[in-house]
Amino acid sequence: MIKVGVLGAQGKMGAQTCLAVEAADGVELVARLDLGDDLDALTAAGAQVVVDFTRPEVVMDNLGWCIGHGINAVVGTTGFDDERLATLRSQLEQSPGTGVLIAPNFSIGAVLMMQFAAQAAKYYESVEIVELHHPDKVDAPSGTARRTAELVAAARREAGLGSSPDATTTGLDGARGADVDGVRVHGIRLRGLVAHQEVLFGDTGETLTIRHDSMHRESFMAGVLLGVRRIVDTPGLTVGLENFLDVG
Ligand SMILES: NC(=O)C1=CN([C@@H]2O[C@H](COP(=O)(O)OP(=O)(O)OC[C@H]3O[C@@H](n4cnc5c(N)ncnc54)[C@H](OP(=O)(O)O)[C@@H]3O)[C@@H](O)[C@H]2O)C=CC1
Ligand SMILES: O=C(O)C1=N[C@H](C(=O)O)C[C@H](O)C1
Repeated sequence: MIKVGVLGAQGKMGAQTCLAVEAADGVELVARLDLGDDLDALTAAGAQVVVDFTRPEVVMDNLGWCIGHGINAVVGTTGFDDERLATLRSQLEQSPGTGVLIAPNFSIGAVLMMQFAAQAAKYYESVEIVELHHPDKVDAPSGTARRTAELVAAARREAGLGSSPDATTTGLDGARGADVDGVRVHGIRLRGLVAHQEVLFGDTGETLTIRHDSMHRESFMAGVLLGVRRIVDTPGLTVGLENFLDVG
């Protein structure tokens, strides 16, 4: 039985995670913590894995604490850049045997969407990403969109392609979205949505659209549970759930 603690347990994803862990075989929910709770409750409860769905501004402190106490972590919280990943790698070197999974998206379909987009990238002159989320989301663009843009940009670089063509010379700030690694990312926030993304490719006479929709937060739970079960045997830093699937 893997003992699991949840950070951000009263949040939208944390609450869903608590339900999923309670209902799953081979895992046991031993701690639910939220803002202001003492992390020592994790060691007191014997947590072997912490699932973090908190906020980009607090997640690094949470992970520093977990790694320092030899507790594995499965992280859905967004906000990871190369600098943060480098910090985690060096912290993990001091705690051999401890594992951290950073997953920009736990939904299997979203992982496939990212993989398919990376595969398609080298064949198209133009690419743009549209991410669509509920209006209570704290960050923009989404972690998934950032990761998709990075994967697409890497594939384009490898194929010798530059940025998408864009002849805009005048306009309003923001009208062309954010530039992530040379890929334009557009964010929509709309009541009624959960988490959705389109990756649009274009070339002469054709377009290809790869779209994924999470209609409910349950869509992330199979991935979270997979992460919990695998991270106990996967020391060091793992970025992306695809590493625990056979689609990477
Ligand atoms: N990887 C993935 O598949 C997914 C990732 N996410 C990401 O997960 C994160 C959380 O999303 P969501 O659940 O919607 O957000 P919520 O705002 O609903 O939940 C965040 C929770 O974390 C709590 N919290 C804040 N600071 C701390 C702290 N220091 N320690 C413990 N808990 C804390 C908040 O408490 P309070 O409200 O009191 O501040 C709140 O209960 C976001 O970064 C989001 O992008 C979301 C969906 C899927
Ligand atoms: O905040 C959310 O809701 C989501 N956050 C993640 C992200 O930023 O990519 C994953 C998913 O899109 C839902």
